[in-house]
Amino acid sequence: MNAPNASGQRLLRALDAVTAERAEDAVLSVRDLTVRFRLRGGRTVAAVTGADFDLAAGECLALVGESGCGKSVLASALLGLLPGNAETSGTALTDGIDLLAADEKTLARTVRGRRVGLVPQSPAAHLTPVRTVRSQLEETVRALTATGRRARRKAAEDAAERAAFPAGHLDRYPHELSGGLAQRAATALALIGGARLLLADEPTTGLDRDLVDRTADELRRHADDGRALLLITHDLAAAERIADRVAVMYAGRIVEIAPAHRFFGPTGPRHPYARGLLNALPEREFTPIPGMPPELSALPEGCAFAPRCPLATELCATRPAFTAGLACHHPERPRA
Ligand SMILES: Nc1ncnc2c1ncn2[C@@H]1O[C@H](COP(=O)(O)OP(=O)(O)OP(=O)(O)O)[C@@H](O)[C@H]1O
Repeated sequence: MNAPNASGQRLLRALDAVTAERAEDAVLSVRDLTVRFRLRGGRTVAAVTGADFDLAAGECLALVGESGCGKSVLASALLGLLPGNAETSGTALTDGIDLLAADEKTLARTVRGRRVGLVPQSPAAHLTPVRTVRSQLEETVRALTATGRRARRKAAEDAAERAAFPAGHLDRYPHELSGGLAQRAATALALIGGARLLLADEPTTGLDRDLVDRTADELRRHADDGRALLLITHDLAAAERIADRVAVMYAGRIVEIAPAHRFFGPTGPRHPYARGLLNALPEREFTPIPGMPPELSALPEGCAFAPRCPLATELCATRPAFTAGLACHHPERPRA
């Protein structure tokens, strides 16, 4: 890519200033987050590479991308829940704690549930099948706060109410709940500790469209209440409904971060992969991106999207830096 001219450099400096301002009031500030899995035989899976983003209170950032691009691994890294063969580097700061460097005791006592709440991918699997919703909520209250029995009961009921879980269903077992109510029960568990950061990992998977919309709207409400929400999803319609910004991941890297109104609006995203994702939607052009993503254990030196990219040139044999929200040598011009 040509070096930016003077006005381009001014724009980049202005964007850097905005980023710095964001970093200061960020609930989560991620820099150069990298996760490698070591496999037998010395192979390495580059699951996440160099992720950089900030997330402010009241903001929803949707992390989107095809299956296997590293979204869930990124979320697991933030919760300290990676398996033993994972190696992480970089920083992920929330409330002065580096989630990547914190030991298990700190994560268990001060992070999970208290600073970071997880809305899981599969609420039915997340809930204990042999206990009622009320008893699971009360147990979580007990684990997070040293309150007496009555206060526990009240805190559990308050969390259920915040998650729009009906009080009349609190004494039910998970198998007696619909998919939507199981999702709300799991969200109530995530809200109990008053965490400022919510990670929602594919919270709408397996739900019908109505329920997707309702679940997404409820998550948005928690952001509007002042929480920072990282929504991990392959569901672009859910992202369009509630996100303020969209981060697109490809082969373990964030390739574009854009305001949602620009991403989904007439201007559109600038990275050819992000455009391809949108154009693949049935309600748009319904044209799939040709080819397949690369193996994360055998990534090319240059841009990982180049073999599938209609705009690729020899320049793309060199990896594009992530600058001003974009990693591409040939970003598409905004549509007029
Ligand atoms: N323990 C592990 N050892 C080796 N590779 C792993 C391990 N866990 C995950 N991976 C690999 O890391 C990559 C990223 O996986 P991840 O689950 O984050 O993708 P994703 O974008 O969340 O996909 P999906 O939308 O299907 O959930 C995949 O190639 C996966 O096979």
